[in-house]
Amino acid sequence: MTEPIISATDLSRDFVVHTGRGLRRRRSVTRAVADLAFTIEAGAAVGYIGANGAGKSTTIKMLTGILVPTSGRVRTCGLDPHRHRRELARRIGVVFGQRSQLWWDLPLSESYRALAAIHRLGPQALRARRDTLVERLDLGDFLETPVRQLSLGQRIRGEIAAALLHSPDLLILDEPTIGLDVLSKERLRQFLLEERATSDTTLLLTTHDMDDVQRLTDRIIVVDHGRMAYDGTLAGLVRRVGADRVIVVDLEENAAPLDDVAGTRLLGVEADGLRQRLAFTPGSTTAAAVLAQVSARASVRDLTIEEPDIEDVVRRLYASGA
Ligand SMILES: Nc1ncnc2c1ncn2[C@@H]1O[C@H](COP(=O)(O)OP(=O)(O)OP(=O)(O)O)[C@@H](O)[C@H]1O
Repeated sequence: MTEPIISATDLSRDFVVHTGRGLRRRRSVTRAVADLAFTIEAGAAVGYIGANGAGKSTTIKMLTGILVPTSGRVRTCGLDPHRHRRELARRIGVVFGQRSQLWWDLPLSESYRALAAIHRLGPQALRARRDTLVERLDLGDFLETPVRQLSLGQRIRGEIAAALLHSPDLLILDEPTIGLDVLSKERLRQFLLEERATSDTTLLLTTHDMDDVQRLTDRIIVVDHGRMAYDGTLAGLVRRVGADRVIVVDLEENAAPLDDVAGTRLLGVEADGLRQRLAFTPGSTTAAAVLAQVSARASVRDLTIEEPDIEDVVRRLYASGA
């Protein structure tokens, strides 16, 4: 069996915080990550989810060798991340949505040349890989513009190309779509899906965006106060916490409130009954069954399904004390 790309055993990290001065000086210890154990196999796409302060960034910093664990063990690409940071850097790509890894005053083209030297890519290998990424991420128009002049969306695409230039085995994205508009988010997701399909890169992603989770991952790990709260599929989690999906139906003609559709709760009626919103819990009924019942009462012109948002799902999981 091949070794997992990531394996964590009893992984913990404490931070010591000092407050006050002199005699009032106090020392307290925050356990940011507590006894985490998981493995991620090559080729997987995993969402690493949790509320603010749950311990996601701390975990990623340990996986990439930026931080040393207080106790426990972590291996990334078969290496001890802190001891073999340089070697690991050649095997992984990391993007922090809110922090740039590019040279601020240089254009992307020069950053890529510098990164190629760091990763010891020859000129031909650099050109081939760079050209592919420039084309697929549509970087051509601003390749020679200093990074500080780029829009957020342009910069993030530039960062992703930088992280993938050396064709890493593992791509770690920390909130990659944060602050992007809907169109830019979608383009980025499309690119990441294509990248995975063509290169088999393992993906680990932290996000607060349900669409990222749904589109890009096939497994999620949820942490709560540094501890593992869930490891499985998103659908399994939604079923477990009973988060509602919402069906919005647009009807051909005004209809009485649809308050007797089995397995649903009527959330609201708009436009004199032309638009109605019904919530249902996946597992107790299906969208198809709801639609069949609605269609028996009124003719449906259009239908959309709103998924529960990830914050809500995580809140429910925390509240259930899992
Ligand atoms: N350098 C540090 N010194 C002291 N405490 C820290 C440090 N870094 C993180 N923490 C604490 O550790 C806990 C976990 O923080 P972490 O940044 O890993 O959470 P997160 O899940 O990434 O949150 P967010 O979604 O807000 O980025 C928090 O209580 C945080 O305050």
